[in-house]
Amino acid sequence: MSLPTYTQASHEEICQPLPFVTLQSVRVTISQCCPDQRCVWTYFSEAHLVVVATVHRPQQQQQQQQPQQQQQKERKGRKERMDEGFDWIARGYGKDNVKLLYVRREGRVHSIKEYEIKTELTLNTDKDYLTGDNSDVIATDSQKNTVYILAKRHGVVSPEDFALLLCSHFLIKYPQLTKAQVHVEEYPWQREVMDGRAHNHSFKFSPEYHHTCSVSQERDREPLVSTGLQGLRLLKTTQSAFVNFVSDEFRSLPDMKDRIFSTVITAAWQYNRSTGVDFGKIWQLVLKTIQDKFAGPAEMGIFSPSVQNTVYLIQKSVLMEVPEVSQIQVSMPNKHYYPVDLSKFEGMENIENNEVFLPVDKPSGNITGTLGRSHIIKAKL
Ligand SMILES: O=c1[nH]c(=O)c2[nH]c(=O)[nH]c2[nH]1
Repeated sequence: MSLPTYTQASHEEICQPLPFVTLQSVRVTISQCCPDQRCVWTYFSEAHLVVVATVHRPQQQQQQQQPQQQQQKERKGRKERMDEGFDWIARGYGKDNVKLLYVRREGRVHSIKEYEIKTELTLNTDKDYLTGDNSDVIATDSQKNTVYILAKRHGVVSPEDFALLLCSHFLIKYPQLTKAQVHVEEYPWQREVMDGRAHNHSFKFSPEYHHTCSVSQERDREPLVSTGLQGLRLLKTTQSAFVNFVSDEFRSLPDMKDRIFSTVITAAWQYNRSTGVDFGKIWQLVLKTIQDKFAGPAEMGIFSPSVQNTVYLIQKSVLMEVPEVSQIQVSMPNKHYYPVDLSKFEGMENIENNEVFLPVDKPSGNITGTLGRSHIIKAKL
């Protein structure tokens, strides 16, 4: 089978003789590859596979010898450093804030994705740091160029799919890498609606909240994908209380049976796999869960006895509804709105005030938690 490098083709067209390559698990190693073992596949989308490299076996054998020599050098270098009294805790280098707008044009209907991307690579050598030998360094400028070239070649579907594509590309193309990490911040563009109709090519910036994602992949390991939702500011005027907390000489806050509840939510969750996951759909589901557990039904809302309880209800619901999520962190600063004390003003001594509030930006409470699945946590103990 003769395959060009960097070809986009359908599963049926190229991998017909490989029954084990399914669209659910298409990240295959060289040994699992086509019968002549010449190509490496990576996941692109539900409908497509992408050849990210064409590898000939002799090259592969050469590459296997290289790491052994390299490892010996590494060990020697490490021993020298240890003798000097220090060692690396972490190292890596890459490009920050790589800005990308991708326009998908399907006839007259266009879609956009705007991202700010950070790449970080870790080499199996530290000779660049120690001696200034750059021979294994993939310049941060080349990392930036890779973002644009892969976007053009393979398109951009979601932050997670694009970050996974970049990580696997870096690891397959450069054998000197031990780890690739990609972080993506999505700009929140929404399609314009004109007279009730979705516009073909006009968008409005909706900065209420945004999507983030990080993929970290070590050589010969599954990529670790985590996704985030940031900046969702919410406020409700009732159905929130905070009572029966510790009462001692440090307490000045009264019991509040009916208070304003406002927060700026950050959520971050990790996936237990990286293929066959509809990342966009899950992101929308987490957003809806947060809104449901904070606001509740339109007429009556949902009662919150504390921010802590609301954090937990959101996390529990996501873990129950999305089996692909292994753990979720939610942070909810408590943006305080205190009733202004009007009783000191003449004639207002006995007037109840549940209308005029002082928004207090700082300090704010900070309530956070990470909830995981107990069988995984137990297994790690
Ligand atoms: O929901 C709350 N949890 C707290 O722990 C706390 N502490 C506080 O002063 N107000 C609140 N509200």
